Amino acid sequence: MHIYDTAGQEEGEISEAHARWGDGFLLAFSLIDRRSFSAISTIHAAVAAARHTPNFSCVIVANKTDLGHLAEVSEDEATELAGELGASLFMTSACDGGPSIQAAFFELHRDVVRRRWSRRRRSSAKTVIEGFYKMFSR
Ligand SMILES: Nc1nc2c(ncn2[C@@H]2O[C@H](COP(=O)(O)OP(=O)(O)OP(=O)(O)O)[C@@H](O)[C@H]2O)c(=O)[nH]1
Repeated sequence: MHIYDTAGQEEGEISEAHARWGDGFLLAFSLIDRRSFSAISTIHAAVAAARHTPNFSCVIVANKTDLGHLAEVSEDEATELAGELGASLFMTSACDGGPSIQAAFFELHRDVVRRRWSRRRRSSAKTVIEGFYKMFSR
């Protein structure tokens, strides 16, 4: 597995090449930074535009749950956004030893694999149907 971190890029900025290259997207924001929350929709839209579909493997990570007293974004808002984007939401903190972050990566990987198998099944079913069609149309 290759993980590409878009570290240091302007919020909301993602290159088209990266958007096409990825099989799955873990979109993370900080619960204590509303701007990072707003950037999630922008990034999701940019990936959807580059891939010509809003239907791609994606999980939303709401990080810094340990800093609740500084929160600028509520869990309800995060849940609503994840629902709108059709993605699972993970409330995480890098300070808790990382089980919630691990769970986000596992879920993303599971979804990537599930989609890959479902594409393969569709394509082999299509091949069988085309085979039958050729046999009986001779
Ligand atoms: N309290 C707390 N601090 C965190 C948490 N996650 C990251 N940090 C801190 O937040 C700061 C920024 O973390 P980074 O991992 O550099 O964030 P980033 O989004 O990758 O930043 P860029 O490299 O600019 O894209 C660092 O000081 C981290 O230690 C968290 O869950 N809780």
